Amino acid sequence: MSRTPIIAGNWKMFKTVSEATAFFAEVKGKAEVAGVESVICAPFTALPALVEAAKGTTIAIGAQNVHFEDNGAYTGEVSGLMLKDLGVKYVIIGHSERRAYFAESDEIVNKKTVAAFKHGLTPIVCVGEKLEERESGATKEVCKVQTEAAFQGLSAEQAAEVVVAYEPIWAIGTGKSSTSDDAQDVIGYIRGVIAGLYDEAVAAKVRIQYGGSVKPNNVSEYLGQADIDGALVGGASLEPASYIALIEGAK
Ligand SMILES: O=C[C@H](O)COP(=O)(O)O
Repeated sequence: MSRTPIIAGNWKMFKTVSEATAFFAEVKGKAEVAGVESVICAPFTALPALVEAAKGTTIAIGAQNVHFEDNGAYTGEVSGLMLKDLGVKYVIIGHSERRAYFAESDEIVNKKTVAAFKHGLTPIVCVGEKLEERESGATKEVCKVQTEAAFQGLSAEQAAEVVVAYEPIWAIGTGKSSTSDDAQDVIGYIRGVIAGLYDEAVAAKVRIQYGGSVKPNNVSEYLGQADIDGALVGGASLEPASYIALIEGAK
């Protein structure tokens, strides 16, 4: 089963609209590599300009969050209906920063995942353990619980479309990356969890990324592992040359 590698930059809370459009002008063409899917997940404010700039290119634009309702009295929130209307394709759901700083529970992650599909958005669902969970040997159990919760209520067709990002929290922005063998071990396990929820055929279609201090110099090592289909990249996705190198490294 061949899965198209997917490299997604998660800009987090970085870049004004003008910085985002300048970035895009630099990567256009160069970050479009046959056989690799390139995604940029930007702050809400930069999405309209990026969607416009990305027209006619193969670079997909994603958001970093979505509310699970379509409309309502939810001050400060943005719905899947609104993102779809903008022309956004992907949305990151359940990033560890949102789980930690914005109290996003497994239940909320699931509601957001269901809402993404309702509006034709592809969710990039993040799972991963904290340092103390790793040290106590709970990594796989934590990933199992988070994965099973996120997929609840999804049809087999929807499940096959989900992109999962395994991000050990202790490796995010720290320069301490998981070894590729270790990431493979956990990601292979997550694929098994999905097979348990559906079947082997569905699990074989799901793309699972590694995230956590991925850089141009280590991306190919991760992608060389059997079950790792891409990367969700924070810091190294912010500079055009580095972003292009990540895409090149995923070939
Ligand atoms: O979403 C991306 C991850 O949080 C990884 O961030 P990082 O590449 O800066 O470690």
